[in-house]
Amino acid sequence: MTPPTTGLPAENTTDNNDHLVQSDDPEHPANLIPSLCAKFWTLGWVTGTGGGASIRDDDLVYLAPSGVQKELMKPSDIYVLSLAAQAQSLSRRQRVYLRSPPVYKPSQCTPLFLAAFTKRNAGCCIHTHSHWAVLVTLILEQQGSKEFRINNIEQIKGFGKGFQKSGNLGYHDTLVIPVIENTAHEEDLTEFLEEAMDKYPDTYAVLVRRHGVYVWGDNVHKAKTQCESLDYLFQLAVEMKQLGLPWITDIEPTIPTRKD
Ligand SMILES: CSC[C@@H](O)[C@@H](O)C(=O)COP(=O)(O)O
Ligand SMILES: [Zn+2]
Repeated sequence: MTPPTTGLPAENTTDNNDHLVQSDDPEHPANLIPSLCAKFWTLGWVTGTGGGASIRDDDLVYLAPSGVQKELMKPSDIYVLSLAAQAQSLSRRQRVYLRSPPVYKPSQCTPLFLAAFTKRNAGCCIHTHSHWAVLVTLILEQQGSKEFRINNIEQIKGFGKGFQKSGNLGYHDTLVIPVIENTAHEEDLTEFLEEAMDKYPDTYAVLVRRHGVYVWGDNVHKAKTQCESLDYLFQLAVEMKQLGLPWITDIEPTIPTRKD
């Protein structure tokens, strides 16, 4: 089968840079994307080829192929793209891959992952099709709302305060996650994801109605733990809704008094 076009000049295409995805280090992005996706599959986050994850290491972005069982990927299936080369590309839709696997197309989520890397300097971006994320968008749709808001739940402390801010949200802070409408083609979500990032500069996630969620972080650890915290909160929110409990409460911060 003919390899997909790399977008590089002909003289550069002879070397497929396979060394970029070959490492004995389990923390190498080409090893980590398959191992993370295998874990995410057990959570129902990347089932039936949907969802995925991408990692940025400085200028290099590691990406999965499209339409593959994400839990069965191998390091040799991974694409590698240079952000600097991509920035110089004349067309935003034409991607410049340093390394391509021989038989696949790159993930349709690629431009959305790139938005997290270029607009937020993220080190990792995760896309899930979690039931809980989708259910939250359905509940919000009934309410005519384009924001998920929750406060006074301990797990909110699992989120950073925002882009270029240090520290995490507090128990009494309100976590706000914007919702964008789904589009027929994943790539077409990009402009709406970018708009949401501009409107909510401190968010680390964007929900996609009837589809799932994109979550990013400064590094793999932060993206993974924020995605886990969010999924926990989405599940909790759905169950709170079933019990008729509100997501926002006005519990005031209390200063504990010491009894000596
Ligand atoms: C079950 S198909 C889902 C895709 O259309 C898309 O939403 C997705 O999340 C994965 O796209 P992919 O191109 O396979 O990485
Ligand atoms: Zn998707």
